[in-house]
Amino acid sequence: MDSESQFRNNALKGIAYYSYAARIFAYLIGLAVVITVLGVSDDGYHKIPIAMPFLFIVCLAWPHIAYQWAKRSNVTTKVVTSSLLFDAFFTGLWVPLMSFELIPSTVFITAVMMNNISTGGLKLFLHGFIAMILAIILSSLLINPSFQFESNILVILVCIPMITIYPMVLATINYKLTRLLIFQKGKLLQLSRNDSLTGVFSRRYWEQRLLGEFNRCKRSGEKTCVMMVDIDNFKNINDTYGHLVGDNVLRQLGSILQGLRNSDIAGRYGGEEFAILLPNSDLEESLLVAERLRQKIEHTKFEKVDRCTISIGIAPLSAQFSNAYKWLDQADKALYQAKANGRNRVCSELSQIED
Ligand SMILES: Nc1nc2c(ncn2[C@@H]2O[C@H](COP(=O)(O)OP(=O)(O)OP(=O)(O)O)[C@@H](O)[C@H]2O)c(=O)[nH]1
Repeated sequence: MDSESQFRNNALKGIAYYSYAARIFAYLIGLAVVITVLGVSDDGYHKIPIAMPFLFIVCLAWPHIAYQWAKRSNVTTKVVTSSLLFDAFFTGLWVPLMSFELIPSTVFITAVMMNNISTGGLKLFLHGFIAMILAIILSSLLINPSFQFESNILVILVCIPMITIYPMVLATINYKLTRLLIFQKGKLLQLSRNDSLTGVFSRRYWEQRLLGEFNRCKRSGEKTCVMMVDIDNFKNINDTYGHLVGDNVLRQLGSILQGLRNSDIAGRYGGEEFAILLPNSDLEESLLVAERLRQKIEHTKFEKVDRCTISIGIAPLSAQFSNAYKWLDQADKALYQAKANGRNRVCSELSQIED
């Protein structure tokens, strides 16, 4: 599953989880309301004997079934929307059973529709509405209901928690979901921006920053440098100690690069190649930063690896570069020079700059 669908699935699982408590609450109050309506009517319970066990089974079991269904399913979207359609259908069944009493029927229908709109917008509202109308027709055909629009005061009292508490429960769920979505969005952004092994920026995101910094510094005239960093003889490390040890070296180097100045922008450019933008730094400062970095890596204890060194190529931004990639290419040439001169060194071949 890609990260976007995982993000979507997690959000839907969140909806299912938070809806669980709300559904239990709504069905228990709903059960109390229907029992009260039938209890205060003259022939309520006797008129439709099969309805009572069915009512109890649905109200007590359905919230748990809906939750387990969503929890175990891989197609959470379908399950969450289907469950809400079942809610609408069950609600439609109760309306004729309550002799179409206006207050409890309106309260039930509004609660279900509120839920449908907050989860699936107008589309789910319409589908839920159709499911409810079908259920009202079906239930009317089965029980041949009487019509009694007014309600006993007891029925109105039992409806009060549904009118007052249920909207608050829904608002709380929406609040929690909004927080969950904000958190997951942040995670998704981090996943798309950062290299999963080393923690520094991914090549794609780093290149966006390169273009941004190139344009910004060209406009403002700010001194900026870009450097390319490459681990020396990394193939040997992999061949001698194995890929996992190699990965560990990359991870450790990544965390060292993340520890540079806050304004520095480090990214993984390729396998064992990193690129760093040093805003607000002229060549002299950048050479110092690079030399400190080179020495730090040379003296760092990497797990199992006796010695690991890096080569660095630096290019300061200059008016000669017509685009960001020519600037980066200059740093790459300097890196090549550092490798050719014996590795474990910093190079900046200003004399070789050409556009
Ligand atoms: N462990 C590990 N190795 C990687 C990864 N990405 C690339 N490599 C390895 O990095 C090595 C790069 O080798 P080369 O391009 O020959 O470079 P080098 O051995 O560092 O030699 P110089 O750059 O010339 O000093 C290859 O063996 C790749 O398989 C990774 O994510 N993990």
